[in-house]
Amino acid sequence: MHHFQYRDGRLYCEDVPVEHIAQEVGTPCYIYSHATLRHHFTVFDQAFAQLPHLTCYSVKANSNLSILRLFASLGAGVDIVSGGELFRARQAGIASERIVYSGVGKTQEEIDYALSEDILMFNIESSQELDAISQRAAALGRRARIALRVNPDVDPKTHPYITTGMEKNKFGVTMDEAVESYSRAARLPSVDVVGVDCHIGSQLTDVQPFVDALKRLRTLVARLAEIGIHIRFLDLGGGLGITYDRETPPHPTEYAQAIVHELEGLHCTVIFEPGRVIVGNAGILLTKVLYTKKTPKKHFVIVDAGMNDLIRPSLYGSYHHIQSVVSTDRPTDTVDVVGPICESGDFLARERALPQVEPGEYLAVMSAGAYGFTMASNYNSRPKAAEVLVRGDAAHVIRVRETWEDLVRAERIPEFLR
Ligand SMILES: Cc1ncc(COP(=O)(O)O)c(C=O)c1O
Ligand SMILES: N[C@@H](CCCC[NH3+])C(=O)O
Repeated sequence: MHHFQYRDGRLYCEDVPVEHIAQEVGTPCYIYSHATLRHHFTVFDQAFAQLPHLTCYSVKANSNLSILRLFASLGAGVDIVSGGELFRARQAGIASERIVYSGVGKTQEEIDYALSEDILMFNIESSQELDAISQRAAALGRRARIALRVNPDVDPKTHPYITTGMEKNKFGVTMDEAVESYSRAARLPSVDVVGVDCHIGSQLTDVQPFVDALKRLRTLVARLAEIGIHIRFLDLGGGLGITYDRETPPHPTEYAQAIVHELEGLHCTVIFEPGRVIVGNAGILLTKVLYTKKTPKKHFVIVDAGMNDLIRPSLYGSYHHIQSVVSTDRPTDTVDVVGPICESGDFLARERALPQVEPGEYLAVMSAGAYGFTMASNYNSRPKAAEVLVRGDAAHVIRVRETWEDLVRAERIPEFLR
């Protein structure tokens, strides 16, 4: 669903021209559509209505509290990977019994915090982590509900940095190790074995790897039943892709159709951990052109958003469509859209055909709602962008852009340097 559209030659988010937001809060600035967020969550969740399931939105994709609050109001659970994400989820009103906790490096403090919140399930990624969680649960007089995250060794055919379910990846325990680890877990007094979990990668554009992973998980669930371990939750992780450019990822209903008969006869609640598919196309990054310059080899458009605001192009070579906020029939140039950061890898687009732009004009970097702001940093001591949530004709500022003074205060710069 498109809530970012041109009307009378201006790009709108719902009923607000995005240029107005830029003028109000400055740039760079992330803009999210409330209607798109709601729609995407609902469509995903409804796609699995025929199954007992729980949609645990993956907080790492976008952890903005207002967005988490919206998902909480829609009955979402969440997938978290740190104490910080647990805090944000609880602040936003996500019920503890809808929280699953993944990640290979949970610290003792984080484990204690999650135990004290009595979350639904720890997705355990190693044998040593199982011991650590069991010991902390015993020490605190609690019981930890757990799943083992298994690594099904399927190739999700996505960018190598974001595959997670192949043998060479650091995630999960191998299928061979799994049965032994489960029987050990089942004997630990402070642990309740309730689930089997996997997550094979992100930005998948084909359902087959999901189906392959599910088949392997099913075999494991059956083997566990034979040794008296009965699984209540089957967590299939996240990973469904979106269209950034020309990709044609499966719709959630296609994903549902592909897996539903694989789940027949299995008496489990299925957990999904979608991130990108819910928020990715619900947000844009607005940036202002600062300068343009031509060199013998290149034509650069220098904008005020950099890799510290949106790292995906630099880190993965990801494509994000870039368009002017005012529709134009100016001729196009082939340009590199670059930021102010002192790295040659600081670009938002390379060799991109773009209608000519002038300093002071605004560009919209599309599909920036997932892994945009959450991966932003203060690199080069740059302030972080503002975030604005649009609902109908109202643009709510949900995070004011940091100022240089904020950074100075946070750094507590000594007197003599001021
Ligand atoms: C364990 C886990 N669950 C869920 C997700 C969300 O993935 P996506 O945003 O691709 O849906 C990730 C990130 O890839 C993850 O690592
Ligand atoms: N950060 C990645 C996705 C990684 C997902 C985390 N497991 C991206 O922007 O595409």
